[in-house]
Amino acid sequence: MNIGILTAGGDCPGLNAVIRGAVMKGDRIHGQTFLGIRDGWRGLVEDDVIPLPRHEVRGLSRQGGTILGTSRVSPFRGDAGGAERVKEVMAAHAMDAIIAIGGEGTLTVARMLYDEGVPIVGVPKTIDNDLSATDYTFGFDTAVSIATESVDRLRTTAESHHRCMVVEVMGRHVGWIALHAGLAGGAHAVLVPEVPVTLDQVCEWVESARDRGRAPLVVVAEGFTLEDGDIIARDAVDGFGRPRLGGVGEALGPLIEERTGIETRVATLGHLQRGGVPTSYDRVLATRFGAAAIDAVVERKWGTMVSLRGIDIETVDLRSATTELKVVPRHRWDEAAVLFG
Ligand SMILES: Nc1ncnc2c1ncn2[C@@H]1O[C@H](COP(=O)(O)OP(=O)(O)OP(=O)(O)O)[C@@H](O)[C@H]1O
Ligand SMILES: O=P(O)(O)OC[C@H]1O[C@](O)(CO)[C@@H](O)[C@@H]1O
Ligand SMILES: [Mg+2]
Repeated sequence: MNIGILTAGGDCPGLNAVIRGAVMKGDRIHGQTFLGIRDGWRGLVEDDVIPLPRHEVRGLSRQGGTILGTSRVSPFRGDAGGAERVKEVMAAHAMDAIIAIGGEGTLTVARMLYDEGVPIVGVPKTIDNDLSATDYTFGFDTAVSIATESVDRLRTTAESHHRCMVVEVMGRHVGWIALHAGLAGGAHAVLVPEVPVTLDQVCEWVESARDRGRAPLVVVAEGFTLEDGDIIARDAVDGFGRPRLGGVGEALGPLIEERTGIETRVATLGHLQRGGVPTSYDRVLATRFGAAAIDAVVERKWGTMVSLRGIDIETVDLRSATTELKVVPRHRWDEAAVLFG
C-alpha cells in the first residue's frame, strides 16, 4: 500500500511523532510506502507530494512543528477542485489512502472527502484539546507545561513589584489550557470562553488576592469575553478567513488597573505555546496515534479517526468526531473557582 500523510490547520507539538509512528509501523510491519503531502490540503490540490521513506522520519518524535508543513487552505474553497481533484492527484501518485492529521476543521474536510469516496483516516491534533471524540489530543500537555512554566516565572516578577499580572493563553473556543495552567500555577482568576464573568467579579478576585498580600495573577483564554463585552479579535483574519484572536489580555489589563488602582502588566504567550519539543506524554500519545492510524488503514476503516479512551486507542466515526466541541464543563470551572481571589 502507498499511503499519503498530511498535517493541516495550526501546527502542534507531536505532529512529527505521529508521522514517525505511522511510517515506522507501516514500513516495518506491513511493508507499506509513504508519500508526504506538503502544507496540508494545499499539497493535495496543487500536487505537491514528496516521497517519505523511513530514514526521513528518524529521530523525529522530539522535534516540534511538522516536517511536512501546514496551511489553512481548503480543497473545497473557490476553484480548488474538491474531491475530484484530490482523487486525480492520488491517482497520479498511485496513492491508496490518506492519513490526515489535524483539528476539527481538518477532520471536517476529511469527512467531506470520505463522503465522496476518498479512502481516508483521521488523527486528532490540537493544543486546545477541544475535540470531544477523544479524551486528549497531543499538543495540549506541551502547551499546558509551557503556560504553567510561564505563569510561575511571571509570578516571581509580579511579586517583586507588588503588581497584578494578566497572562493570556491560547484557546479559541474553549478554556482547557487556561484552566489547567491556571490550576497548576495557582492563579487567582481563570477566565474561559465557556464562563463569561463581569469586570466587577474579576476585580473582586484581584483585590482579594492583593489584600492577602499576594501579587494577583489572572489567566485568561484568548476567546474569553466579559459578561457584558464583545469578542476581542485582531484586525486580521486567518488563512480560512476567520478572525484572528489575541488581545483580550491587553484589553483587560488596563481595565483592572483603572478599576483597582493596582499596577498591572500583561503577557500574551501566543505561539510560544505551540513551538518547540513535545512533552514525553505528547510524544507517547502521538506515536501511538500514528501506529493506530496504520492499523485503521490496514483494516480499511475509512471515515474514522483514532482516539484516546482512558488508556486505550480506539477508532471513532469522523462524523461523531466533528459534530461537537469539547468545552470545559461548568463543574470543572466551579471546582477551580473555589480557589480564586
Ligand atoms: N467546513 C469546511 N468546509 C471546507 N473547508 C474547511 C471547513 N472547515 C475547515 N476547512 C478547511 O480545513 C482547514 C483546516 O481547518 P482549521 O484551519 O480549522 O484547522 P484545524 O484542523 O481545525 O486545526 P486548528 O486547531 O488549528 O484550528 C481550514 O483552514 C480550511 O481550509
Ligand atoms: O497560528 P494561527 O493561525 O494564528 O492560529 C491560532 C489559533 O490556533 C490555535 O493555536 C489552535 O487551534 C488556537 O488556539 C489559536 O486561536
Ligand atoms: Mg480549527
